[in-house]
Amino acid sequence: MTSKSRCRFLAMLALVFVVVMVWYSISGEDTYFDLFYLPNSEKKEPCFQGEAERQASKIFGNHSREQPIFLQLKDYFWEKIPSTYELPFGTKGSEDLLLRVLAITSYSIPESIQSLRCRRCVVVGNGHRLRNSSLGSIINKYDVVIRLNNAPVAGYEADVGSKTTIRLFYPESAHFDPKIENNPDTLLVLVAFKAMDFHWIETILSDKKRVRKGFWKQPPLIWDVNPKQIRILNPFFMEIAADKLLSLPIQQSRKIKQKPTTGLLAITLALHLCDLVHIAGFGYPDAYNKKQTIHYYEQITLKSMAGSGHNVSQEALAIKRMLEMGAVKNLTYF
Ligand SMILES: CC(=O)N[C@H]1[C@H]([C@H](O)[C@H](O)CO)O[C@](OP(=O)(O)OC[C@H]2O[C@@H](n3ccc(N)nc3=O)[C@H](O)[C@@H]2O)(C(=O)O)C[C@@H]1O
Ligand SMILES: CC(=O)N[C@@H]1[C@@H](O)[C@H](O[C@@H]2O[C@H](CO)[C@H](O)[C@H](O)[C@H]2O)[C@@H](CO)O[C@H]1O
Repeated sequence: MTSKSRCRFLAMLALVFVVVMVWYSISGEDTYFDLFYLPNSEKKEPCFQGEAERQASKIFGNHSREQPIFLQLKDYFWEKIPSTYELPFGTKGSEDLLLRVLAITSYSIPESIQSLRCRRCVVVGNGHRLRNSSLGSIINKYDVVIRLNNAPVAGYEADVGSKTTIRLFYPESAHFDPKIENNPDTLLVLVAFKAMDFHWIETILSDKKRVRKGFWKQPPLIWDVNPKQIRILNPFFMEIAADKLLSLPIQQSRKIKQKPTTGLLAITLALHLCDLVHIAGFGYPDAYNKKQTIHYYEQITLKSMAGSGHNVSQEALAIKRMLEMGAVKNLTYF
């Protein structure tokens, strides 16, 4: 090869490299780092920008992306957008309490999530099938790990990982020692079911007089958290999970109080926050399986859920549908 043709060959090679890099960045495909820099064991799932959004619009309609993930003070203070439904599907009637809560908490999506070109998320359900799964190191590799209620990580790291980016909770499901089971920067996202849930968070954060009445299980009375970590989930996600995934009536009579589980709500949220959504630890035993424990961390059975207002077989169908259409992928079996 003459030096001139060698130069031409090298220039061509450089051009091809640049074109490939530009293509990856334009297409939103986030794997070129993996292809070029990361050793095999570190490889992440390919992530396609906007993929979850495309899937979510098929399930929830085109406009659900316009909704803020967390409630913001300005929407209740300046603009006062009226809500159609009461809790847990809307904020109608709870505006005054909410104003006080939003004044002492925050609504931003942290820069660490905001700055990601492609958000890989995993929603970790509390199901028994995580036990002995050895999924811990795989779960820790996702950009965003969403956990639920008081599900522990301490002592279960090998199966469920140790990273918690977001934790959904309500007063009765809040872990009494949030520092042990979360990271210092974990977002603690309140899912409100009743006005008392707003009142509880206000009394905790502003150290006001605690109220015992109105909870079905005793919530923490002292809760060592930074108000900057707290967010209030937009009840819109509860509404669309109930309506679009479970076809539940939104305006319910006082007697029937059906609602999605926190896990199904978290999948709905992830489809709006993320680009890729994987799930793990979802799935209940069959109804006849009366002795099978349901959690990876404690021995309780389906019986404990009687009266909870959840239809687990209907939810299983909804999750199956999302798996079949490729909206989510499951790391455990279903
Ligand atoms: C007694 C009772 O009310 N139990 C409810 C508990 C309880 O309040 C909390 O654990 C706090 O103690 O919370 C729930 O749920 P729980 O905290 O059990 O589980 C969180 C979510 O994981 C998914 N899951 C769980 C177990 C299992 N075998 N398969 C699953 O798919 C579900 O999506 C579930 O939502 C809840 O908030 O939804 C629903 C449960 O009904
Ligand atoms: C009116 C009332 O407080 N009902 C309680 C339900 O909300 C509660 O269900 C529980 O309510 C939670 C919200 O507070 C979550 O939705 C959870 O998934 C669900 O299991 C059950 C628990 O056994 O007790 C009733 O008295």
